Amino acid sequence: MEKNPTMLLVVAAALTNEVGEILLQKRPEGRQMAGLWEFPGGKVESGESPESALVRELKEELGIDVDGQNLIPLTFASAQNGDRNMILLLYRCTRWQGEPIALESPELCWRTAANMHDLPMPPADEPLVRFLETMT
Ligand SMILES: Nc1nc2c([nH]c(=O)n2[C@@H]2O[C@H](COP(=O)(O)OP(=O)(O)OP(=O)(O)O)[C@@H](O)[C@H]2O)c(=O)[nH]1
Repeated sequence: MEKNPTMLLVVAAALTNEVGEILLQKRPEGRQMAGLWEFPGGKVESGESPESALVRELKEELGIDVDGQNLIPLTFASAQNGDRNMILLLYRCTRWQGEPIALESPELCWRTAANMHDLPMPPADEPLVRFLETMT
């Protein structure tokens, strides 16, 4: 990242249950893109691998324990985020320990990809949802 300080790396998870629904969380008030529904995750911090960042974010946001080996790379999005170029890496995860709880978000919901279109989501997520739809 040092060679390109304008690049923002974000990781997110498509946590998928037994019936193929994916967990989304609402962004809290007072934050950028408040009220939009997103895949749990966040920014990769300095010195972190993408997978360890996502394991950390899932613990912080949902209280679940995920083994990095159970994060399967799915697809990515490339979009402008403020004045930075964002790359968002999306992983599939079907195995975790604990029940997801909204620790940092006002609300969680489970949706199939086909049923995400009626939820307001960040623009960067649109191609991710379309990709997920092709997998169901
Ligand atoms: N987690 C997540 N972030 C997304 C998605 N789509 C998308 O554009 N983003 C953007 O990616 C960035 C993620 O940063 P964040 O604010 O959630 O990161 P963070 O948890 O590390 O928070 P912090 O910066 O307050 O420490 C935000 O600008 C967010 O709007 C998504 O589906 N999931």
